[in-house]
Amino acid sequence: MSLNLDTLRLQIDSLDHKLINLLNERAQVSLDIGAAKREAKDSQDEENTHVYIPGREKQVFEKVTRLNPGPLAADSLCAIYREIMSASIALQKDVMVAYLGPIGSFSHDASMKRFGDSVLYASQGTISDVFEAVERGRCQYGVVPFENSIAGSVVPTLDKFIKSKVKIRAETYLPVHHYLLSNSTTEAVRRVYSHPVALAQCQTFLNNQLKGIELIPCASTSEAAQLASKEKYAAAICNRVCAEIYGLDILHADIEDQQDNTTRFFIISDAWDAPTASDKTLLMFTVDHRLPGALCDGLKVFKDHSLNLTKIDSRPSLLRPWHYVFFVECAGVHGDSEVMSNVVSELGKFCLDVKIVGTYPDQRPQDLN
Ligand SMILES: O=C(O)C(=O)C[C@]1(C(=O)O)C=C[C@@H](O)C=C1
Repeated sequence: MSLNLDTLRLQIDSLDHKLINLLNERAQVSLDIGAAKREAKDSQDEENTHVYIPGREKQVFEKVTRLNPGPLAADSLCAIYREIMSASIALQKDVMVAYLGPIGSFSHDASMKRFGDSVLYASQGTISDVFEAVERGRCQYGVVPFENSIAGSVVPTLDKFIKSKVKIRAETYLPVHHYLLSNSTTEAVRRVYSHPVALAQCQTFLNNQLKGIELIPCASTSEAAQLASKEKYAAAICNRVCAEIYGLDILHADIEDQQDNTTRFFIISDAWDAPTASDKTLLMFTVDHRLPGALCDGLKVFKDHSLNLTKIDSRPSLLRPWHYVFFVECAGVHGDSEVMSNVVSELGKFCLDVKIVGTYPDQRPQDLN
């Protein structure tokens, strides 16, 4: 059979026609969903007042992956659906997402991959500003880095959770590859700008290639790129996209200590969502170090309820010296469940300030499970 370009393009035209009509039919249903959510809001059904429903999006992505007969790659189809649902969100409501900027940061990347092109974004100077934008209602959602697979927890985010009322609504994992960008050569570089967590991920490279060079911590990796672009002998460790955005050359690629380097981000908001088939919950509580075995007793509560812990960390409470706030994340349980309400009340018998920080669909990539 001979392939005629004109005939094939006519086929594509006809399919596009059908696709456009189908996409608009879907968009109309989304508008109806928006109206149903507003009705639910009037009847005080808190769970249904949000436009962004992470559990439903997870279901849609799983469904399109399952139904995909090919030849489209699953990732390509999911990227298309990301934009379909982004447009769907924008039809229902103007949504503003706060992220740690300026553009080109890994937080920006994570936000775009989570919310797509059709929502509005508000760049913030610090992680604390992202929390504030959500707390004050200037943005419905915020994206904050929580932990990195090499460098560990992002301390400013943990500390903000201690003070803030915002809730975690979703999680997302971003593979992170670092680049050394500069307008200079590696030999001439005198200082390197980056976020402290990013510097911690590139220790081997820095020791081998730039030993003794001044390292300057910045509020974000993209701010580092911005600063480096204004100096003659400076470089930045940041995302590849910053090369184009800030007009810098790539000196070295993939300089992170481990190639499977991943950062987990939280999507924060004023409320979490309804249970899904597989949720995780992050709790916070304070223990008094003078009570022997207090932490052990706290952790036993989770064991007694057969809960699998996926993360544990602590920070000074700042109320009194040697009082610690513990963060414990458990899998397979939603924050509104009876199990969780029993855990909270049992912890409350010997721990202070027990609080559920958030509950969200489990988005761990398959290979991390
Ligand atoms: O199901 C909903 O609640 C919708 O608003 C629809 C929809 C979609 O387009 O499929 C859009 C946004 C949500 O985050 C999840 C799903």
